[in-house]
Amino acid sequence: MLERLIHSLETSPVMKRGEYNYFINPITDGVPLLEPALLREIGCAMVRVLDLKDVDKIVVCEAMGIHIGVAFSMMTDIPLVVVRKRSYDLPGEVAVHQTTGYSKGELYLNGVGAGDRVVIIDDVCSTGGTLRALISAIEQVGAEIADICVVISRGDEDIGRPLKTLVRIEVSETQVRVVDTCL
Ligand SMILES: O=P(O)(O)OC[C@H]1O[C@H](OP(=O)(O)OP(=O)(O)O)[C@H](O)[C@@H]1O
Ligand SMILES: Nc1nc2[nH]cnc2c(=O)[nH]1
Repeated sequence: MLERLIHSLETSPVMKRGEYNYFINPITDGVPLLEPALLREIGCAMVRVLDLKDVDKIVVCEAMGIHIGVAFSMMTDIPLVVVRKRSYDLPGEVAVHQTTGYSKGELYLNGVGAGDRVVIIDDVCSTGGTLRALISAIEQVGAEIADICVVISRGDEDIGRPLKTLVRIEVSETQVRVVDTCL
């Protein structure tokens, strides 16, 4: 059931960001164009694989978690929290450091508190730096993480918790290869 995603990945261009082989895809970049059918395919797959029992909130990270989170929130009727890259200085805001294969920065979590039960979803896991930062922020506020799912994994990083992945890929200097799918 992931035919559209597999096709879009296997036709993705790859560019260099420093030494990092960065693939460009509608789900992970929003360019050149995100087809509604691809977004629906991913939303349906996530509904099938995620454990949503008693989940209060969906947590995603700015920017490329947002469209996936919006689709998923509208399909499940579970509210959405967006972890932002700028501070709002609201009471209870938690700041954590994010490192990826090509960038560093701060992430700011608002809207999740002790006793909440959340799922984390994101577009891609590569070094795992973003997911580790999100997990740390959620643990700091005392919320429970029910499940974590990314659309694409391109590494084999340990994030300290079970991670569900719709498709696993390998990225060379010139192309993306899908090596496994969850459905
Ligand atoms: O596993 P990692 O090495 O952490 O990489 C994964 C993260 O990289 C991208 O975010 P990025 O910070 O580039 O920002 P964007 O979503 O704003 O493009 C992507 O959306 C993931 O959140
Ligand atoms: N689009 C895109 N996002 C990423 N986030 C982490 N790695 C990548 C990548 O190679 N491509």
